[in-house]
Amino acid sequence: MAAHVKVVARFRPVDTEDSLAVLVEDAQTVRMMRGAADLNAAFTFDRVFPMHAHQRDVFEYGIMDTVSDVLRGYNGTIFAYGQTGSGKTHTMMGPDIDHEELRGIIPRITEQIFSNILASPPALEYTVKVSYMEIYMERIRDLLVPQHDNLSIQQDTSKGVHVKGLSEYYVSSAAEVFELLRQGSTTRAVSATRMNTESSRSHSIVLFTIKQRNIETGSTKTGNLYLVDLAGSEKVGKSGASGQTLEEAKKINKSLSTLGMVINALTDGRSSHVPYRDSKLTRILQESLGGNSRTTLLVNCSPTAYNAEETLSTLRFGVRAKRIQNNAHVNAELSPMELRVMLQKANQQSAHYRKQIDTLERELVQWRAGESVPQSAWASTSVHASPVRSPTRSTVSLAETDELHEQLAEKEGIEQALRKELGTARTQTSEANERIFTLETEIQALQLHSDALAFARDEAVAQIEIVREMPPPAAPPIEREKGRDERLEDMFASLQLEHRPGVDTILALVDRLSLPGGQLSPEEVRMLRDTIIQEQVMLSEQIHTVRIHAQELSVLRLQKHALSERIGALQQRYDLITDHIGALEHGFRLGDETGGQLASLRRMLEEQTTASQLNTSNEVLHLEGLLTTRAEETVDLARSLDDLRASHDEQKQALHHLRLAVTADGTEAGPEAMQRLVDASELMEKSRELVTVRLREYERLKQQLMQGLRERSEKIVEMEMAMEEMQDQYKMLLETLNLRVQQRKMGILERHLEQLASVQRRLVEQNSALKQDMATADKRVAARNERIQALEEDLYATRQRLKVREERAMQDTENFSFGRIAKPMRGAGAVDASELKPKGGWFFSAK
Ligand SMILES: Nc1ncnc2c1ncn2[C@@H]1O[C@H](COP(=O)(O)OP(=O)(O)OP(=O)(O)O)[C@@H](O)[C@H]1O
Repeated sequence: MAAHVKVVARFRPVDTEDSLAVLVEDAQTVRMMRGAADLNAAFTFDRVFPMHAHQRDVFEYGIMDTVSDVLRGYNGTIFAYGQTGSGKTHTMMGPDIDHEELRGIIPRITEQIFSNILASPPALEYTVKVSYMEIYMERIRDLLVPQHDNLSIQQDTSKGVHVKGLSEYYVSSAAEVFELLRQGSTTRAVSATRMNTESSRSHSIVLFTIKQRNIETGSTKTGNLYLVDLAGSEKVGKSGASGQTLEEAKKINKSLSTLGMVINALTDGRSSHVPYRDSKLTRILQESLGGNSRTTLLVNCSPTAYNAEETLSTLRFGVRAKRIQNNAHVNAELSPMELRVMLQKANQQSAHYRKQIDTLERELVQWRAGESVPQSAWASTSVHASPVRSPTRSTVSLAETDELHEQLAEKEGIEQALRKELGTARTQTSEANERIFTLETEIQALQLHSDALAFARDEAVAQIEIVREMPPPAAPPIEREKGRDERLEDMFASLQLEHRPGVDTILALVDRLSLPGGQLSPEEVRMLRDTIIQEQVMLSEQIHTVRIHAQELSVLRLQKHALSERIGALQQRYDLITDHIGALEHGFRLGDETGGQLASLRRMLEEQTTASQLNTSNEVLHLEGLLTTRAEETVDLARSLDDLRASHDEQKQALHHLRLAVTADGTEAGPEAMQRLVDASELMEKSRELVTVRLREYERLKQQLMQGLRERSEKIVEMEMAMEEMQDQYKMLLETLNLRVQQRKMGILERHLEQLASVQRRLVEQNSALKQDMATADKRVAARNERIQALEEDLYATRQRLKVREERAMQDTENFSFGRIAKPMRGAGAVDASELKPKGGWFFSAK
């Protein structure tokens, strides 16, 4: 319901009307007549009360409707504005509450509230609360609990703008209200000034909070009524204030000037910002000025010319305030059914909140203790609650509902603070856990690298040891050739025949016998005989040698067989090496270059092996042929030896005949002797020829045998050297392979070392970053701990203050025999309000 602020002007009476500066032209118009610059200025208000207007008239016109509205659930505000001594307190409170005519608005309002309640339908149940405060030097003081001398203003969804901690007293009669007002009036700050020794220099505010509940429908309505007696609005110089009182006046003027600025902002149509927050007064009256309230402004003025300027200012203030448009509406609450449903929800949510708060507190204790709570065990921070504040019973009273509202609001505040703090702790811990996890992962990777490098290092050391323990490399080819020649020389030296002089001697002697008249002396015959014996011995030796050669042939066959087996073993080993190279190629994933080298090495090995196999096969074939040839030659040699042996026998027989023909002394020379000699000579001739033939044949065979032996020896030596060379090549190949593998491993080791160094650098950098983060986290934790400690100290201090306040409240309760317990009142129907008038006039008599 949109409505302008109702403005009522009232002029206080004066002793003499000679110096009046204003003229009340009619019930709504007043004109300045003298004493001010703006003469003849007319001001129109909703109502203008002249000097001798009655208190009842002022109340009935300007106030009564507002009280009715508040009882119907609207907010209402009535405030008196004017210079000191202009009659604000007279109008608001009145000089005598017992006096039917003199009592002011507040007593009349009080009586009307209760009379209206009693006259209301019985289905309506009311509770009335009263608060009383003053704003002095921009400090809010609870006049009913004087210890509450610096209260703060807060705003929330349930109570709107309100003074936190302001005491509220449940009242059920006008007398109780008057008793509270009297209690508050004793604590008001009063400072004497030249203009009015009883002037109040503070803003006093009486607050009625009236709640109406229809017990049949369950609907509730709440109306707040602010009754404000402002401090004097006169100029500082005129009030005569100085020193400390000057500061007071400035602060008083600050609230009033802010009030003027608020009204200007609300009425000039240009301002986008209304400075409600610039003073405590305007902050409290925020809803009264341009908000949800039905507001009446009483401008109190002095009609004298002496106060003309202040009067003119006051009237202008009233004119501006009149343009303020409020938008009042009934503060209705939910029906019982809705409330019941919400109460059940609230109960469930309350239980849930309690449980969740306990969980959060337990988790917070763990976080504070530096412990880590796994994310799966985190308490849920989701909020599903709606602001419902009601008790559990279906027939709940308004007072109980209010208390539950407050409890839930307080719990919500605690829970929100806990949630916020817990969220911060969780975030910080999650960040720290992520950093720790990252570092642990890198440390594990580094550990794996380190293990791999340690393994490679051990393997390299083992390879080095193997290489170190290897036999020295084979002799160079020149030395091998030299050894080959020496071995051949030795072999020929061992096979050198030394019977050549003997044969030559025999041949020479036989040649002499074959000459005509050739004869041999006994010495020559003896030498021939000895030579033949030596030759026989040598023949025996040659036969033995042939046998030895036969044995050697057997040995050669065995060697051939062993060589074949060795070739097979080498082939197997080559296959193993090939497989090993393949595994290395696969394991190390060699590059093209290394793969090419290994392929080349493999080809070389294969070629060498193939050539060696071919040579060996050829050699075996050649040896087999040689063996056959040698066997044949051996047979021929044996045959020659048999012939030689037969020739030798013949020679022996001829020598015997010759020995018979030649006597020892040379005297036997008869025909018979000569015939034997001729026979012997013939026999010798034949023997000589046979020996010559055999010797030549023997020589040929011997030459062939020597040649064969030489060739065989050469082959054997070459085979041995080939074998050794193959062994050397095999060793070199192994060395080469080991060297390749070692080089490959060294390369891998170097790469691993580079990676390790890189990772170590990163680790060092991350370690330093982690240290910085840890330092920052420590600072945060320290700051958080300090904050927690401060909060705990604040909580402790708050509890102590609460305890003190409760004690004081208990004292105050003891002082007031009422106020802390809701006293629901019900209407009695059409009751004559006149019957409910208070009987006593104690208020102002006590003052
Ligand atoms: N309408 C009136 N009829 C009779 N006396 C009045 C009227 N208005 C004011 N007075 C008297 O004038 C004197 C000053 O009035 P009052 O204390 O109400 O002024 P005030 O504006 O409240 O001053 P302050 O700002 O200091 O509180 C009082 O003695 C009061 O009785």
